[in-house]
Amino acid sequence: MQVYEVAGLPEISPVPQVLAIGKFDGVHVGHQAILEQARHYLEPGTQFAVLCFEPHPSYVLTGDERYLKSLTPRQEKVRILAEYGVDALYIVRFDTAFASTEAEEFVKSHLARLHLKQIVVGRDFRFGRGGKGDVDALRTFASDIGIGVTVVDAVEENGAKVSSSHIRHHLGEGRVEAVEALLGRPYTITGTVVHGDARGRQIGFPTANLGGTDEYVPPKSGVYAVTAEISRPTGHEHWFGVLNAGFRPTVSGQDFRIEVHLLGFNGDLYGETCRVSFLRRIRDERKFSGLDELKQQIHADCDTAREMLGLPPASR
Ligand SMILES: Cc1cc2nc3c(=O)[nH]c(=O)nc-3n(C[C@H](O)[C@H](O)[C@H](O)COP(=O)(O)O)c2cc1C
Ligand SMILES: Nc1ncnc2c1ncn2[C@@H]1O[C@H](COP(=O)(O)OP(=O)(O)O)[C@@H](O)[C@H]1O
Repeated sequence: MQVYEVAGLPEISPVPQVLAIGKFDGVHVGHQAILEQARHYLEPGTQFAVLCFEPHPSYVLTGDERYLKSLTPRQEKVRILAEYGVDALYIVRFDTAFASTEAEEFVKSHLARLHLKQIVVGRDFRFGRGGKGDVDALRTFASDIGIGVTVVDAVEENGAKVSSSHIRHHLGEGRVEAVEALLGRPYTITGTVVHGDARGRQIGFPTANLGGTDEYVPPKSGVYAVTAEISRPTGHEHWFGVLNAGFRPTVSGQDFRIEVHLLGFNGDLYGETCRVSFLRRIRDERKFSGLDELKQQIHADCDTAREMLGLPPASR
């Protein structure tokens, strides 16, 4: 997949394209419905393209810092869209200048350069200065330049429209199974294994600390059963694990950390890429009286995780 960062007008595309437009924060089941519709319009010789915006428009327009964090920061979005068979990702720089582009100008000056056969958007898509353009305006302006528009209805789950903000809310409550249902896959965070305080080995539970994860919406503090994919130059490995997300009150931790103990693994992971997928929530994070009590609890967490994941009990 080609990734194009667009500041101002995009490059003229020599290749005809079918384009899905949206924020795609999370690439959730609603976004997936848009991608599936777009796929129907592909013909030999046409490209499958997605156009999204960075930073999150809500951050730029409201200053709400929660939108500095994403369910799918760029690397995650790129990986997932590539898995969907997307050929080209246009990441439009959403700054105050871009936000003042009139709706008609966005279609007739910007989108017109992309050699589009069809545009596919969700029903609530808004665009142009002040969010004035809606799907009807998009249809009108696009038809003026000979482009068809397909509007996809919102996907509902339990009677409610699937939305990124709903998924963010579930994550903040630790409801990772609900998140999985709305994403159509478990919530994943990818990081690089960095050094911690080397206390894990001391208590018999080494934990790989994930660095470079600040752009992700954090899950509620607590302990989770996860799978982990370790990417090494030699290939990928998959492990089950127990993960702690939080401030580690027992050891008076100062910063929010995400750390994972891989069940049955022994070896060096520093500097490796580790992607964790949140499958079940085990419990809240607690302040224990000391490391012995914490160690006992982590033993119990490993047993709980094995049970939740359908693994045989550990042999001790
Ligand atoms: C499964 C698991 C559960 C944990 N639960 C807690 C907890 O409830 N409270 C806490 O203070 N720390 C908890 N921790 C974090 C430990 O305090 C931390 O892993 C330990 O201090 C080692 O840190 P280090 O990697 O910096 O050496 C947990 C860690 C794991 C792996
Ligand atoms: N089963 C395991 N799960 C996670 N990390 C492990 C495991 N076995 C060995 N390690 C290694 O040990 C490191 C964690 O040990 P730990 O004592 O917690 O140190 P740190 O505080 O630097 O994280 C990991 O980064 C990894 O390289």
